[in-house]
Amino acid sequence: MNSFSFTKMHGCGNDFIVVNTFRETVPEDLSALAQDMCQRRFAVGADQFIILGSAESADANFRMDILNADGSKVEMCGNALRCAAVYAKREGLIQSDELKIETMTGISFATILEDGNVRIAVAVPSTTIVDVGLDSEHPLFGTPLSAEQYTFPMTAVSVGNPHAVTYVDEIDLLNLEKIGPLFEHHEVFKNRANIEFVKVIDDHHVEMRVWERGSGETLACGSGACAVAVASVLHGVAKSPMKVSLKGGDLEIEWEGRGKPVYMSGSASFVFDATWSY
Ligand SMILES: N[C@H](CCC[C@H](N)C(=O)O)C(=O)O
Repeated sequence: MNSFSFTKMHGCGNDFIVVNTFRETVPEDLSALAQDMCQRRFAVGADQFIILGSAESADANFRMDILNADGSKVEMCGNALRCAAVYAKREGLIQSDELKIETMTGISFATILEDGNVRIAVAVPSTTIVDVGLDSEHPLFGTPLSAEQYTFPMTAVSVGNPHAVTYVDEIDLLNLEKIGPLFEHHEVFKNRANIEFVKVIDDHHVEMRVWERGSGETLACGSGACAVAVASVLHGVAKSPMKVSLKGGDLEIEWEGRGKPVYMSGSASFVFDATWSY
């Protein structure tokens, strides 16, 4: 029998299985492994499966690869970036509180703050057709999108991975199990999309629920919170710095506007260390 050690972590209740391949050897079929281990109740249970290993770029401290619970690959993950930073510090992969993490989308700068929270320069956001992966002649910018009996004005934002943001008066009563998949798989999104439902609280505070591509409704999505903040600034419904309240906690997002990176600050928590045998 083979086995490897892993660590369970979460950022605002968005939970991860973290594997350190500097030390551990994992089976080759990562997609199957992610699906097995992420299953709720039958296995460890997690929203995403995170693999840390050597970076391709000499500039980065290490690389982070991400898979959703359904085994699909993810370009980037905001909450996991924060977790990877504190994990790397605990494991001695880095000595400093400033680090650079490589993902499929490039290098993200992270700073471990004095209170243990982590601030990340997530990405320079984009709303273009190409970056968001739209099968459309026009960007989605408050554009009504319909699926079955539902119509929502959607704004598509990429922060490395694709998001679609919509504003609603009431988020608590939305049936995301029904609505989420319809828009995640909407034909306009060539690579599917994460879908965010947002209620504006005041100028510097919004509340959101997220239906994540490949993972379903999660308690938080860092890249989603960044996409929401960007859409909210662009639509003029809220301003930076912005508190984004998610089911599992709050994130603080800063964005100065087009061409600038979006910054996210929030917590990163250890849950347990364990061994997976197969
Ligand atoms: N939870 C993650 C994002 C995972 C996004 C994933 N579901 C996708 O397919 O893009 C976050 O904190 O940013």
